[in-house]
Amino acid sequence: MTEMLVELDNVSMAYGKGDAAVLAIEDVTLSIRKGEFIAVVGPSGCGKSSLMKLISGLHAPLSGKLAVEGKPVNGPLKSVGMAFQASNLLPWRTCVDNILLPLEIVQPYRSKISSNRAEYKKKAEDLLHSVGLKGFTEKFPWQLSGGMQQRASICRALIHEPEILMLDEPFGALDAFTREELWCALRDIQAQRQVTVMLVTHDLREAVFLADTVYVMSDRPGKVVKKCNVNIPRPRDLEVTYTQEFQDIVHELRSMIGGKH
Ligand SMILES: Nc1ncnc2c1ncn2[C@@H]1O[C@H](COP(=O)(O)OP(=O)(O)OP(=O)(O)O)[C@@H](O)[C@H]1O
Repeated sequence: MTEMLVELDNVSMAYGKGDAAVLAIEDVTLSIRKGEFIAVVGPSGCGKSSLMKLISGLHAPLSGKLAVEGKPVNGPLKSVGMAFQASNLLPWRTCVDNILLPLEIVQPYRSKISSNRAEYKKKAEDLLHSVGLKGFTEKFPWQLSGGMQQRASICRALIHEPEILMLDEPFGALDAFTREELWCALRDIQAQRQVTVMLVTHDLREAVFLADTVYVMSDRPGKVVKKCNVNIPRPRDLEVTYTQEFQDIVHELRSMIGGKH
């Protein structure tokens, strides 16, 4: 039987209370398999980031059931790693010391960081090497390009071996060529580590290239209006983006989002 990592059953979520409440998500039902790569797309303000906050336990549901690893979510989960559009690397720390940051915060690593620092540093360096940053481990963020900073930020999100990697527009600020390079880096990381990924993006090509399943959300309050299984075989190379099959899926998703405007 397929193991479900995340299960949302008719979940709604609001910001604020009473008359001032803003309903961000309404009656969302979806599940994410262990090792699945899902992408969430939809118009601006439809609740994509809110869905991420819900699943990571940063915001409680208004109604419905939400479980991760079979347990109800009652607060921030440490089995989640997150990366955003801005890399948010600390400028006074080297690349490797930025990657080590979560281990200084998350247990059980935090209690062992002083005695295990050398081992943890090696792990951080290995991660950086795996995303093509060999030779940059001791550089400061301002000595790296934007794409390199995003690679490092994904490493930081993975260092504590989370079950779920949550990525909110991680490549949104990058140029098209760098973005496609990072798609491949992320594809490889996910294939090697079999981590479950939830990617929020405005880029439909990015969603279709990377994901097993793409969810389209409606305007606020966000509902899932379409679940699209991307059955393009893996491993996927960038050439796949020029195929009719790929373009048909992108067009179908575009029509779901663009149709209302
Ligand atoms: N802290 C907040 N307080 C009140 N309303 C909020 C808050 N955060 C988000 N919202 C509202 O909830 C809705 C969903 O926001 P969310 O950031 O999840 O959308 P999004 O799909 O990620 O948007 P974008 O694509 O523009 O990043 C928006 O209409 C937004 O105005």
